[in-house]
Amino acid sequence: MWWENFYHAALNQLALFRITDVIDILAVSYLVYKALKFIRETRTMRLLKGVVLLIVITQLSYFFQLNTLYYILSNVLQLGLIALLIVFQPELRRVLEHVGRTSMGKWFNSKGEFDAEAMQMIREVSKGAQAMANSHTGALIVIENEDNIDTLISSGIKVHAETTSELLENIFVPNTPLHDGAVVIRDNKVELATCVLPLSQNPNIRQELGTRHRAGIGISEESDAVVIIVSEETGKISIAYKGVLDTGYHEDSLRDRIIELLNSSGLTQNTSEGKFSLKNLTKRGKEE
Ligand SMILES: Nc1ncnc2c1ncn2[C@@H]1O[C@H](COP(=O)(O)OP(=O)(O)OP(=O)(O)O)[C@@H](O)[C@H]1O
Repeated sequence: MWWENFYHAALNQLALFRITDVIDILAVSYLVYKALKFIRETRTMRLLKGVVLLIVITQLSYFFQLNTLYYILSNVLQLGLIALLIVFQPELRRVLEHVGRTSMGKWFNSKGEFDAEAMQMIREVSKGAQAMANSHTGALIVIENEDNIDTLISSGIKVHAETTSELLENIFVPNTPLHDGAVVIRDNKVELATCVLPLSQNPNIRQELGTRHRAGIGISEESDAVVIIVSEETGKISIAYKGVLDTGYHEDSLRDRIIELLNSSGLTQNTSEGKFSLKNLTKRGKEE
């Protein structure tokens, strides 16, 4: 009977199975998962489709013996591989930085608790954003997360000051020297102002959104920064994170959402020890 043969063959294979095979399978699964996640979260997706198409056409040209086409395409593929490494250097660096990261993440102290200074910074940002929304003052605030964004921004003026709602409101007063561009918050400080950010090239962004929102979405596509945008026109507060724009926040909901995003970015690299519920975090913040 065929199934008996199958059964014996399966048993024989199982007998050969070693613990190292399990480790091997788990390691490959993890790498495939990480690669797929990387492709989904970065601008690699569109490019990957192009590369797959190129490979298919190259193989077809080989199969049908279209020699000149095959010669050109196979050479393009070889050169393309080197070009890809250069074009995706920032993303690859990001991945390697993530691989080497073992700590709880920058938002947590040595006891694994969400940092009190970070909580204070988030409160000030939320308060400032609400005040600017009320007065229809346009603002763009980038909270640098685990990824260093130096290579993504240009022409920033160093501020390096305590983050307070008053300072943020002052920076974004129209027609003052620092109001144009984005503020970058690094290590809980207002580190830079007037930064120029990369504009998103996503064709699906709503037409009515201008360059402030596109710049906010742009930097969030290329890093894990949490970006707060206050619209001068509508007075609405939005958050851009990982290329997605969410609108309609108010001071409290903004604060909760920023905490949630920074908390979750820490958790992606950490054990469950670092897990705090949003409710607890917000409560802790109020009590401090
Ligand atoms: N690449 C960029 N990086 C940082 N800030 C930028 C960039 N491009 C534009 N901005 C900021 O956005 C402002 C222009 O905003 P614009 O009105 O075009 O955008 P918007 O998304 O419609 O915003 P709003 O709703 O506030 O009008 C500029 O004055 C500048 O401060």
